[in-house]
Amino acid sequence: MSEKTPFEIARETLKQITLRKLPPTPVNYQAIYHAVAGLPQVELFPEEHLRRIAQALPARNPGQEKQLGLLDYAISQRNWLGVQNALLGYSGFAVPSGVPHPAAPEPLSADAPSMMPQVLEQVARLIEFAQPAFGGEDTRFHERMQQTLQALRDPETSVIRVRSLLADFNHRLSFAAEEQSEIRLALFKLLQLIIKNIGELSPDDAWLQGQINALQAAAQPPLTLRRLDEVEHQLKDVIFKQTEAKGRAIEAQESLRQMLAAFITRLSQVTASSSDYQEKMEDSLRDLEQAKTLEDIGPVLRGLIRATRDMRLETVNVGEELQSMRAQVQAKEAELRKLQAELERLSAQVRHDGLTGALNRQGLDEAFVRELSTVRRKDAPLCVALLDIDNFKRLNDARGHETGDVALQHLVAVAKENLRPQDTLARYGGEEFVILLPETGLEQAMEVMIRLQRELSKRFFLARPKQGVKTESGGEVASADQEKIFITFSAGVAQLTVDETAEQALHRADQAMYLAKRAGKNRVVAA
Ligand SMILES: Nc1nc2c(ncn2[C@@H]2O[C@H](COP(=O)(O)OP(=O)(O)OP(=O)(O)O)[C@@H](O)[C@H]2O)c(=O)[nH]1
Repeated sequence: MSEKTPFEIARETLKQITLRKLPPTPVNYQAIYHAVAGLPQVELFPEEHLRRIAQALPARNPGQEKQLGLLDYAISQRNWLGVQNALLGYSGFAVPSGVPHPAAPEPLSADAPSMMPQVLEQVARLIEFAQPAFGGEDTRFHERMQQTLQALRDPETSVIRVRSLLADFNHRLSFAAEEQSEIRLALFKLLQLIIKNIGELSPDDAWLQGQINALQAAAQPPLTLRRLDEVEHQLKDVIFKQTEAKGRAIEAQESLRQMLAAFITRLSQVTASSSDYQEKMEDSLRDLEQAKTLEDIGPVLRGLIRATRDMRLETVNVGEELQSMRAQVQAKEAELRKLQAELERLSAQVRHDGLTGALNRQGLDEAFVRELSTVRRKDAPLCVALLDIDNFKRLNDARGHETGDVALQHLVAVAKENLRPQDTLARYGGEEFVILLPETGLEQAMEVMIRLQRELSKRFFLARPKQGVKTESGGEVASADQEKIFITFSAGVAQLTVDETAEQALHRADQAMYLAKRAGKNRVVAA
């Protein structure tokens, strides 16, 4: 195993991809990553298996011959969609180009019945091989895939049924494949962006952190186009602004450095001239001691007076110069402080809350705009829920702030497990969270929130009581000094009306949440 850190492995991987001029596809990224990390290679595209299948297929007519050629080419290109199309074309089903449709397939050739079971088995195996390439997010697609596999392997299934299932599956597959290729494209763009900017990232942790956090958030499954798009958008923004601000900071630092260098030179000049002066004084003293007449003293005195005047002039000049330098240094320092503050502000633009990993306020604003425009375009409902943890202050006081933080993370973890990938979870304030539920009516949204409450009432986390404080929670004792903590929340849910703004809906949800608190907490109220 490599002793490199994950960050070093990722950086080396990106470097290798660039050096070897490989297309930065997920397949290449994974292969290089595994090689750099010293991990065993995982085969993403079962080329060998597919080749064996292709070789086993007979070419009984020119059409099949052509399709087998296409299949061969698609395998060499590692192109799933090409493989699917060639195979379906081969088995006698029309392969639509562009937008697919379950068109009526051409009749099977006369010898179809005899070769049907083998071909169907090959198709079934191909579908199975292809399965991992389509991820597990689309449950309906997977259900349909299982149904098709079952039918392909059932000798009782009629040809008509197989045809119709395959045509339907083909239709769905083309969408799934298209989505996968879009995901890959988005990943590719994201990688490009990182590669381009990685050299410019500051080693300063605060800068780097925001970007790495966003990437980590994006790398969490399920990988959706929406999430990737979000991260790409934000990273571009932050990187652009940081690079700009950083450029200015470097300039300011450079001029500060130059001024300090000039200052030191000047200081050594002063030291040198004062030691010259010192030497002249000593020489004059020696000459004075040896002087025997007034004539001998005259030149010594004149030399002394000249040296003293030069020294005074030098001191005045240096004093003035140093004063102006000090003013310049102070101005530069102020500029640097301003730039630093700006950089910190820009780092904070990453749209995830550092403690819980949920979206932060800014992330929520952007998600709201996006969801609103999507549901309005689709004429679908959108619900917003605002939830607030009950008695959070008491928990903080009894267990300490750190336990309060763990409670916030616990809530987010449970919520994420229970919400759909298309739902948005954001930390709205201290212990307040907002959930956006697209394509969900009020009744359903209420059910989602109540289900989340039930789930929380079953799940606990462990905490120690704060020393010297008698705890108020009714938790059970789990070990000598740890207790099980359960949290509850009160929530308000509002469904957006046709002409309502996000703020107005949030306000209604907030008022409903307030009513839930007033009515005794641990409940959900519809706005
Ligand atoms: N641990 C922790 N506490 C926080 C954080 N943000 C805010 N808080 C605390 O959350 C508490 C909120 O208290 P209140 O607004 O009185 O709400 P509450 O105690 O939950 O009361 P109810 O809402 O009426 O149930 C305050 O004590 C804040 O200091 C955080 O990030 N971590």
